[in-house]
This record gives sequence, structure tokens and C-alpha cells, in this order.
Amino acid sequence: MSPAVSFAGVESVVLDIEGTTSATGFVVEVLYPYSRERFGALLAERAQEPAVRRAAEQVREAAGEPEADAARIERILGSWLDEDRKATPLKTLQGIIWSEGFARGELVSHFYPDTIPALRHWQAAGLRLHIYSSGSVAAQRAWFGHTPEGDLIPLLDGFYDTENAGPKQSPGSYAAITAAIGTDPAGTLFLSDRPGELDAARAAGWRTVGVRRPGEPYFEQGVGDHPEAAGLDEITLTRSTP
Ligand SMILES: CSCCC(=O)C(=O)COP(=O)(O)O
Ligand SMILES: [Mg+2]
Repeated sequence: MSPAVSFAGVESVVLDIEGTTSATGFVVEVLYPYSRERFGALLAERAQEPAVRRAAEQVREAAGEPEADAARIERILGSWLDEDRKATPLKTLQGIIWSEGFARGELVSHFYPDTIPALRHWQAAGLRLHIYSSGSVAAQRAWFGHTPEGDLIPLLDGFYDTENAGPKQSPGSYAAITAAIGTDPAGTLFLSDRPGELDAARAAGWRTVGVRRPGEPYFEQGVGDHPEAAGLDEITLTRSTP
């Protein structure tokens, strides 16, 4: 078991989703197939919707295939899913499909047992809570809006993704979130399972905790020299400095 970590002077907590609040296995085994089965219809039947059209154009550009048709784009998205590539247009299209699936009651999100109690506790302690995930903001809102404990969006103060903040391994993305949330970087704590993301957050002046859960893909690699916790219940946070 990792030693407990404790921070004072924290005003904002920014959380990653996959591997941190929730199991990667659920995302890969439930959400990914759900989107894979529906990309074809989305691209063929709703190509004129601005978000779909823009994402399709971004896929063509990223793949260097300006003439790619809907069937070809579907295959490209499938190969990105196989690689678990966190490409923005893939995440945009998944977000459309998932948010409609959550709204229809076909999907319910997953959280590790320590996550929701920690979020409630930190909010009650006066901390501001934000999400920063490769999953699109639409996907994040659907994820937190349709949990086993109902709608948890009121726990959260903001949602950030690779579109509105930038890539998760770039310090500039964390600086952009700092500007948006208005919290001093030293009073902002980032929780993630990926060392590259933690390094980028620290380079932007944030505090960091690596969430290292047994069974997660990054468990063996570890979280480098960041403080680590095996669950959110091992993290004690207070707003005031001693
Ligand atoms: C509800 S967001 C869906 C999960 C997802 O697609 C994803 O890429 C999550 O990545 P993260 O940055 O949260 O590790
Ligand atoms: Mg993650």
C-alpha cells in the first residue's frame, strides 16, 4: 500500500478520468465498442452536422487523406481505437455517440469506490473540482451526469479536454486551465495515472499526485518521482495553510 499523501493550501483539484477516477477496463471494454459500432452510421447519416463535419475534416487532415470518404474515415477511427490514440476528432465523435447513449439509458458510468466519496468530501471542504481528460467535454458531462449515484455534475466547477485546453502532456495546456479557473498554480493539484501528464502539470507550477491503482495499465510503470496514492481516499486535502 502506498503511504497517504497530505496537502494544505489547495484551492482547486483537477482530475483525470481514465485510470484515476474510473477503470480503464470499463472505458476500453464498454465505451470503445459502443462507439466503434456506431461510427459508420454517424459519419454516413449525420455528415452535415457541424461537429461531425469538422471532426471528419480533422481525421482527413491527420491521416493525410483529403479525399477519405465516410467508410475510409470509419476504418481510420477503428485503427486509432485499436492503438488507443487520444486524437481530438476521435474523442469528439465518441463524445457525440456516448452522450446520446447515456441520455438513452444505455450507458452508466463507472467509478472506483473511493472516488465519489472523495469528491463529495473535497467539495464540502470548500475545494473547487475540475476535470481534465482526453475524453471530450461532452463525454465528460455525460459521464458525470449518468453515474450509479445519479447526476454528479453539481460537484464539478469545470471541464477541460484536448480541444479547449490542449494536449495532456504539454505544460501549456495546464497554464491554459490555470488562466480559465483563476486559481494560483501552487494551489492547484492534478491527479492522474500517467507520469507524462503529471510531469507537464508540475512544469506549469501545479502540485501533483500520481494515482497508481493495481490492475491499471500504468501501475507497473509507476508515477516517477511524483507523490503517489493507490486511491483518492489516501489523499488528505485542506484549503488553509498550517
Ligand atoms: C468519459 S471520458 C471517456 C474516456 C476516454 O475516452 C479517455 O480518453 C479518457 O482519457 P483520460 O485522459 O481521462 O485518461
Ligand atoms: Mg488517465
